[in-house]
Amino acid sequence: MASSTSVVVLDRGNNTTCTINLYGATVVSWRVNNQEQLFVSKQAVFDGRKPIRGGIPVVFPQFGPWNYGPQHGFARILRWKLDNTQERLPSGDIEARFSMVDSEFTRTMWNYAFRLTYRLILREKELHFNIGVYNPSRDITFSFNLLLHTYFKVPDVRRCQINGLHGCMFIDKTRDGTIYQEGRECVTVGEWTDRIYQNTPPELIITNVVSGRKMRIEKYNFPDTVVWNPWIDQSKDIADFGDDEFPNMICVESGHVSSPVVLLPGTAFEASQKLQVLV
Ligand SMILES: O=P(O)(O)OC[C@H]1O[C@@H](O)[C@H](O)[C@@H](O)[C@@H]1O
Repeated sequence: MASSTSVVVLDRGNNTTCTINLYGATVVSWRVNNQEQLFVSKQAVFDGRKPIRGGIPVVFPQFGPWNYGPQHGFARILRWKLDNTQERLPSGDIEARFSMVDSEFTRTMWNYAFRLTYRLILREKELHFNIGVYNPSRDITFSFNLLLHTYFKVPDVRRCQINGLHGCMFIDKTRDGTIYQEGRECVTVGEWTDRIYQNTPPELIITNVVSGRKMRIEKYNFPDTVVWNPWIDQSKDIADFGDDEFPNMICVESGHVSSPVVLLPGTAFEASQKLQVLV
């Protein structure tokens, strides 16, 4: 099991850093000029017994409850390997690469050989993510969900607007999975919200994140965007989340979850996300 000391810190200078816990390859901090951009609960558990509540856990190979293993799969509860010590690119940006392959343990839940690769690049005001899934089998096809469960830190979620979701269909998990179409130009959150927006555009913008700034999300091969905030009542049922923390986070998660990715033998799937603090 990973402990809290199993962290990798990318340092770009100017107090711009990114910290990754090898447990789940969870990004647990992203500071831009010393300002934290990600929410991590005060009650988050770092002893390897639970997924880390906050930051950016990786959801794979299942999104949501699962008959064969834990909710949101196993990638967020296993230790990943650091493939290179961090490298400074000619641009001054810092790159790190992580990976995970199948094990006896993953095969008890999901009996496939696989290789996950995760590449992070820390830029001046951006964090880039590239994630790959490879199927090394000669003859077996598998299917999976993949999602970056990003918790943004915000001063007050009620003042955030998400731009870009107008007209998208969404599955409302707070209403037994009923499907609706988003009619609002800007999506706001003022109650328990748990929605899978489908076929969302490659760019979304969240307003009023840290310091009243805007956060731009650019994504590739992630057709879905999950928007989640547990609000008052649901927060009480989450042991590793404070009752008073819901105003300070918004999850806007890029993923491939409303339909599975089907991966043929010997092929790979790649998806990416870029987060950018707009100034
Ligand atoms: O408590 P977990 O397993 O980290 O999940 C948190 C939330 O994650 C979201 O992505 C799901 O849409 C929600 O349904 C879920 O409650």
